[in-house]
Amino acid sequence: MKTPHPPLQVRHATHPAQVPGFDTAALRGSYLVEEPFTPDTITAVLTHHDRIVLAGARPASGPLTLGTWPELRSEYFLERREAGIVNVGEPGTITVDGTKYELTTGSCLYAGRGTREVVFEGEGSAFYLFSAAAHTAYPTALIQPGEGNRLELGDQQTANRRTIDQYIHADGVPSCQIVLGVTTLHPGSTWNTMPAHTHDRRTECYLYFGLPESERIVHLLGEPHETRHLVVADRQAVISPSWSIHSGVGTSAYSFVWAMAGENQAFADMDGVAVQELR
Ligand SMILES: O=C(O)C(=O)C[C@H](O)C(=O)CO
Ligand SMILES: [Zn+2]
Repeated sequence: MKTPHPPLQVRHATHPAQVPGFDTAALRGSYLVEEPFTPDTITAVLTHHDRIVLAGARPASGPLTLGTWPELRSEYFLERREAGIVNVGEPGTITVDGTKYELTTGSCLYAGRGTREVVFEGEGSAFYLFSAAAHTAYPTALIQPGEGNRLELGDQQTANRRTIDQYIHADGVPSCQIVLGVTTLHPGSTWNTMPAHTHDRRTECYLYFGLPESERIVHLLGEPHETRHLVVADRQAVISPSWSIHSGVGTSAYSFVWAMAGENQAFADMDGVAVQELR
């Protein structure tokens, strides 16, 4: 390891039949990443659902270099992986193999397989990294809010008016597995991804941000006929296995990074669930 980051937290894959027996602590321990950001270090969680790694880098008092972890058996983190990185803090920079990129809040950098050095800088910045295994190298790409494919969804009448920016996807920044973007709720809207859906071909993770410190999001997970909830604070992440819905309602508006990896990259490949079918 090049930089002494804390140990990798390993989360084993779970079966949907386990969910009804989970109490609050077990649900949170399995699916919630409570502290992805710690000043002056890089924390990382490996879920065995599609071998995704979620990491947070907060270079509060100086540059932070991405290291690797012994469990990955790699010389450097992106030796056999790719990553989508979104700045959920104040503007900052990422230097990728000697080239510096400026990331405003909500912008995204793709770093492909074979990228050796990734350095994070910016006192108030907070970089969220979503990584998956990669079979080939795609070029580094920077994408700013509004530059990707933009979808306007929902309605103020149902409190779910939101803007979806698709960054890394089949018709945007190319990748091996990752599909990633940012959704922003309009003021007064609080529901995301309702009606809910699953996609048995991909695991999806959400990192909520832009939520006031005093507010919370009630995030729904589990199979559609057996749902549970997590109460989530700003800058916390949720892992949703392929069999799980992933939808939430906030006590205020917010944004979130949604990111997926798995069998395909078809954003529209969703198995929708009508509101009346949820249990
Ligand atoms: O607000 C939404 O709806 C979303 O952002 C949905 C996610 O993009 C998603 O679940 C993609 O599969
Ligand atoms: Zn989804």
